[in-house]
Amino acid sequence: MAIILDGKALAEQTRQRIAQEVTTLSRQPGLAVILVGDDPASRLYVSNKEKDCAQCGFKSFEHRMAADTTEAELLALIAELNTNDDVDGILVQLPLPKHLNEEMVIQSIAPEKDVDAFHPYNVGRMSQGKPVFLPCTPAGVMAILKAYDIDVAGKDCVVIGRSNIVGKPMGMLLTQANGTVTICHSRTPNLAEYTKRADILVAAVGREGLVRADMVKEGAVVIDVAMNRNAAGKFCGDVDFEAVKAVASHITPVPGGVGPMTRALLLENILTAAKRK
Ligand SMILES: NC(=O)C1=CN([C@@H]2O[C@H](COP(=O)(O)OP(=O)(O)OC[C@H]3O[C@@H](n4cnc5c(N)ncnc54)[C@H](OP(=O)(O)O)[C@@H]3O)[C@@H](O)[C@H]2O)C=CC1
Ligand SMILES: Nc1nc(=O)c2c([nH]1)NC[C@@H]1CN(c3ccc(C(=O)N[C@@H](CCC(=O)O)C(=O)O)cc3)C=[N+]21
Ligand SMILES: [Mg+2]
Repeated sequence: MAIILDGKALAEQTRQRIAQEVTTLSRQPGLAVILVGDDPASRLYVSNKEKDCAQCGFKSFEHRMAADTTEAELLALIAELNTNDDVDGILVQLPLPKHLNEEMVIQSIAPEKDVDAFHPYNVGRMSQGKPVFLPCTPAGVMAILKAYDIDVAGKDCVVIGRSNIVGKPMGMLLTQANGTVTICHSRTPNLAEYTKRADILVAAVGREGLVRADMVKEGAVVIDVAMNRNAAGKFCGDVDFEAVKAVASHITPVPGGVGPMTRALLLENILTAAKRK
């Protein structure tokens, strides 16, 4: 049976360490979260982030905007937050309503306050191996691997998914850790051919049941990034957890795996931003 990688416990340890460090600072770090519209999943994520901030001694400023907010209104708020000295980090909850241009909005965030690391400046820095902020979800995965002494160097790593916020930067960080990386996506024929050779398999698609036990090598480390809702309305990942845990050496649960670490890495980035000021 696989070892369950406990992201929830690791995130709690991380928050306690950050809360401790915050007491040594001369001012309170601050996060501004912008939520446009009222998607229930986004609301849940935002309220969790606020609890995390409170535990760490950070200020949090929530900006809720109507679903029909114009791009000009959103950009005006970001411009104000960019120059607001109480705000160290700015997070615009994604996805945005369709009429708003995500790329434009992300580019308008001051790179030194871009704690998601989505701005092209921060993406570029990370790609060159000189990150200012690390992308939260992929860096959260790397933190889990490190905490459990799972060495990436020389390993065959397969990432399923190539989004700008998860799959692509995940591949980059695994490459920088000296893994040999394959990135699969919706146009990959015979996905199982790739997944079966992986020593470290990361699933980041958003499709329940995508990764079955017969697609996983005996003893592989399986990381499930996805957050899907199953028929019962419960969170589940892309991996058939019950079957795959009999094959894998290590596996992340959903919930309780990568999600909490994404939030922990966000807190790390806010602390970094505050200390740089
Ligand atoms: N735990 C956490 O902290 C976080 C979890 N998530 C979750 O992770 C998942 C992925 O998020 P995100 O990257 O934003 O999603 P996107 O929808 O942006 O990307 C999904 C990727 O999966 C690929 N894909 C789709 N179908 C298949 C398939 N059948 N076989 C192989 N690849 C496929 C797509 O390929 P193509 O490029 O060809 O379209 C795409 O690259 C979601 O469930 C999301 O909710 C996201 C962020 C943080
Ligand atoms: N600008 C922006 N940055 C993001 O980082 C971002 C985003 N937009 N949009 C949505 C996705 C998704 N995401 C998650 C964060 C935490 C959990 C998380 O904490 N999950 C818990 C469960 C949550 C609960 O049950 O309360 C778990 O897996 O155990 C999940 C998903 C961040 N995202
Ligand atoms: Mg997306």
